[in-house]
This record gives sequence, structure tokens and C-alpha cells, in this order.
Amino acid sequence: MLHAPAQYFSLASTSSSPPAERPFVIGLPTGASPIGVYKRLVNLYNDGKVSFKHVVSFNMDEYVGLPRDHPESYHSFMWNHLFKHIDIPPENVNILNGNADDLQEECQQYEDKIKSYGGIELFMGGIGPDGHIAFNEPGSSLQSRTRVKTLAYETILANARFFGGDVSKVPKLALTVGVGTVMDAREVVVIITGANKAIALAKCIEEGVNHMWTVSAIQTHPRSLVVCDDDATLELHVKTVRYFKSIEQVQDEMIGRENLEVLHRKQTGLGASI
Ligand SMILES: N[C@@H]1[C@@H](O)[C@H](O)[C@@H](COP(=O)(O)O)O[C@@H]1O
Repeated sequence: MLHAPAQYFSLASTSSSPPAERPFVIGLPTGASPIGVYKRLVNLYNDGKVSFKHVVSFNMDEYVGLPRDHPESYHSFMWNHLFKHIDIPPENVNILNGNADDLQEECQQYEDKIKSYGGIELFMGGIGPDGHIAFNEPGSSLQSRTRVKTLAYETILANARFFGGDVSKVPKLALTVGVGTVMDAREVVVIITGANKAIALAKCIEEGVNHMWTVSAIQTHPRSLVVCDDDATLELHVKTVRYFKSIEQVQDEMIGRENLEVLHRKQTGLGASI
């Protein structure tokens, strides 16, 4: 479950693109964590190795009340870091509208639209220092669906860096997919980097499933992967880190990088679009 970033995403480098009759449905996060992945995807696209023409995306969350074209809206983030650089048709991009007249209706329609595509193939996520996935703050139901969520003060503080350090400018409400929405995806990848996420990583993988650390729900997912850096492992037991490193080593030795790609393609049946 614990993996080095470069290794996981290298699986993508020789893969093809999904066909029109079976679009690849992906869930995407914002924040600093996925920026490296987005850069990598843009490079793969520029190198002609991957096309997003038949990719449908659903973003995890969006602030409520922030204008869509505000530089810190998640709409702006996604267009600036990914969508404007690739060939995804704009009509295939789904991002919650935090300015909808009826926010609950907006959330319900989002869930319905995900269902209409047969669910999400791969949900990629980041977490907050309090272990929230998307905006599923501590105490969220692990069965939760897309809904309006009040942000925890810790999250508001953490996100103030995007609003000139001014806590008062950070929206206090967001629309977010639920923990249940993420867990329904056929595969879940969570990126956890930096020392400020070290406690959350420990809670996520070393302790029990707990609604106070909503990312810990991935323990129950049959196909989940945590991608982390060394800094994020600071609170893990040495034994835990050694254990995951050892299984990675055995896996690399037994299977080898090339065969891993084949295996991944066989498992997804899709030629893994990222
Ligand atoms: N709602 C988003 C989360 O979806 C994201 O995972 C988190 C981490 O952001 P970063 O990667 O910048 O630490 O930020 C916000 O809280």
C-alpha cells in the first residue's frame, strides 16, 4: 500500500489511451500534492504518449461562494495545472459548482452523474494534515456522499497560505464528494507528502479505521495505494517503514518493472490511462 511516487507513476509512461466506447473515469484532487503528477501527465501528453480525449473527470471538491474565476477556486487550479494543457474535452470535466442556487441539488446531480458513467475507475486524492480526504473533515461519516461541508479550523488555517495568509479570506464552506463516493471507485490512490502530514499517515495506515481520520477508510478498500515521501513517514514505526520497503523490494525483484506494467494493464483492462 505504501509506494514511492516515481515508481507508481512510471507505470503510466508506456500506456495508451482509453477508447471512445469506454471512457476512463477519473477522480481528481487539488492542492500541492498532485502538482507533480499533473506535470507528468502534461509531459506524457506533449510527448504523444497519452490522450485525454476519452477521459471523464470528476473533481473532489470546491469552495462555496468563491467566484469560479477566482485564482484560488478549484476550477482555476484545475484549468491552470492540467486541463488547459491537455486534450480533455471541456464537457468531460466535472467540478462541483460552489455557486449553485441549490447546493444540495448540485451535490445530488454530481452523484447521479458519476453513477451514469458506471462509477469512477480511479480516484486520486490528497489529504489535509487532519487526515481529511477531499473535504471530509474529522467526524465525517465514512459512508458519506457528496454534500455541503463546514471546514474545520485547522483546514482553514492550512489553506490560508493560498489566500495571502489571511484566514478571513478562506471560504468556510465547501462542496465535497463523500468518503463513500471515493471508496466506491474501483481503485484509490492517495498522495501523502511532507512532515505536516506525518501524523495523518500514521493514523491512516497504522491504526484502525476511524472517522476522525477519514483517509483511514482506505484500509477497507480492496485496491488502494498510498504514495508518500520520506518526510511523511516520520511518525511511522521503523518496523512499518521497513515492512513496506521490503515488500516493494521483493515485488521489484520478482516481477520486474516491465512485467509490472503488463500486470497493471491486465488488471485494469484499460491500458492504464495514466
Ligand atoms: N480539499 C483539499 C483536499 O482535497 C486536499 O487534499 C488538501 C491537501 O492539499 P495539499 O496537497 O496542498 O496539502 O487540500 C484541501 O484541503
